[in-house]
Amino acid sequence: MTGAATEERDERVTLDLLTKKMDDFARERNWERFHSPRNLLLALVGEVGELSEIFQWKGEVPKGLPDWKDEEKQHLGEELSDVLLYLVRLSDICGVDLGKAALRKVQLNALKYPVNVQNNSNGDGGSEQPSD
Ligand SMILES: Nc1ccn([C@H]2C[C@H](O)[C@@H](COP(=O)(O)OP(=O)(O)OP(=O)(O)O)O2)c(=O)n1
Repeated sequence: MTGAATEERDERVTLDLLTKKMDDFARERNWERFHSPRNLLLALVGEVGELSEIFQWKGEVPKGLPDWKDEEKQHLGEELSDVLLYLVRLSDICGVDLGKAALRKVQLNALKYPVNVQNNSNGDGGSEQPSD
């Protein structure tokens, strides 16, 4: 393993780190002009499509994906990462602090769906969630 690879493994992954990596990636290639809000949104949606293709036609799959091959899980990790990276980049380019916004949204969600009232329903007035 190279020194750089060892450093990467030991680095704590944060949204700030990913934001910086994406900024470096674009700047080093002079691709900043392509990373406009609209382009990034379309790229993000495209990657969500690629992520969906992995699950397409499989029917429901058990949590943890116990029957999936290592290559399939690795591919899943790549597509999940593409979605995350474009989301992080889109937020940065739009001047939104995604970490702060997400924490605030979690708090808003908790206020909207109080624990006792919503215990057994999916929160949209629909039917009960199936138990695991
Ligand atoms: N203009 C670009 C092009 C790529 N990327 C980065 C962000 C994504 O993580 C990844 C996307 O690369 P590809 O468009 O090559 O998509 P895939 O990796 O999914 O390849 P493919 O579509 O061939 O499966 O590269 C980027 O930041 N800006």
